[in-house]
Amino acid sequence: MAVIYEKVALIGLGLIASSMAHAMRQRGLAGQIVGHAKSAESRAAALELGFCDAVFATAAQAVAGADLVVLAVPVGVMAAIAAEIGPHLKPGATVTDVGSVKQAVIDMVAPHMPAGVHFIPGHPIAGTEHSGPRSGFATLFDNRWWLLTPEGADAGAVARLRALCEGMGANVEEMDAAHHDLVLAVTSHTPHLIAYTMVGVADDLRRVTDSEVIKYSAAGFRDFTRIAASDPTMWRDVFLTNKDATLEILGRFTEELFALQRAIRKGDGAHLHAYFTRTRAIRRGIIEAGQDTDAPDFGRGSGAKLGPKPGTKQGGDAA
Ligand SMILES: NC(=O)c1ccc[n+]([C@@H]2O[C@H](COP(=O)([O-])OP(=O)(O)OC[C@H]3O[C@@H](n4cnc5c(N)ncnc54)[C@H](O)[C@@H]3O)[C@@H](O)[C@H]2O)c1
Ligand SMILES: O=C(O)C(=O)C[C@]1(C(=O)O)C=C[C@@H](O)C=C1
Repeated sequence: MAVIYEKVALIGLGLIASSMAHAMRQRGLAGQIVGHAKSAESRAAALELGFCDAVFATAAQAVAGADLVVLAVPVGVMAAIAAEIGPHLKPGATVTDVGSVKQAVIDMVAPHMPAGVHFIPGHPIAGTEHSGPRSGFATLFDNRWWLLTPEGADAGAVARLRALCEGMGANVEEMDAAHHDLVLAVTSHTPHLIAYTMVGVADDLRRVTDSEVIKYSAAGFRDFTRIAASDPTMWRDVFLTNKDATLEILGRFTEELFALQRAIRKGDGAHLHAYFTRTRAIRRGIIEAGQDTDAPDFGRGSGAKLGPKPGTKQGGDAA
């Protein structure tokens, strides 16, 4: 493939940034890739693994002369990074981010973007429970969605960023930020909170049953533990910045849960059966539509979730 951006600067060198770098390298999409991470260990890992050509101790140094800047840090750090890099951005450069929440990132970053710089927020709907520079792999974005919330950005700059995301294997969709945050509250944020809660409940119980909960856990609960192993900083920031949408979905979830609880208490089998029939049809609809994200060719099969992906390094979790 042809080079889309001559110089790309990655701010944050964790799972998403390192995966982008591997994908861009493998598919020849970037001329030069430079990076910045807070920790010297992460910067050293990026050089050792070869996914960055150069690393810098400050974000301001890293963005100098870059045609594309990718903010790949926890959402809560975006404002400080944007304030730091704003004065150092090349005129005409594109700045994007990969944050899991969009409206809060726009509010934090946009005020710091100088005129002539194209800010195009984005979010790859792809990830794992691992973090850090050693956790990335080139196929992370294959056949996954990459949502952009350009809202009035220059059409040419958006087309170029779209080409990069597609070059990395993703399917690109544009939507507005508020809609994004509501959809992701349903499909990603609230499910993570539920997984965290369920694992917490089991952990409390484990003390009573002396490790039986883990010993006899089946696939469903193991998937919960995988999700609940995700980075605490990232998820703290997601819930603090997508507060309204998450609380809205959590409220609806609680109402449904109470209805099911009541049906169990009253022995209302018809209610339970009708409910489970409806949810089963939804799952089958997802599979028929070819959107089963458990499918192995999406790079995160259910077996692979429990251990390292074949051919990938999973040593991660450094800052
Ligand atoms: N992990 C996922 O599944 C996933 C999926 C899609 C999007 N995202 C989003 O992508 C972003 C990055 O997530 P990740 O999974 O790559 O995280 P990660 O923990 O693997 O990497 C985060 C990186 O940010 C750096 N960092 C943290 N604070 C910093 C600071 N103050 N200054 C400079 N660097 C700093 C860390 O050193 C690390 O290199 C987050 O905003 C997250 O919401 C994550
Ligand atoms: O597979 C996982 O580990 C994920 O949870 C990835 C996941 C998701 O919820 O789908 C998590 C957060 C993101 O912002 C995007 C993707």
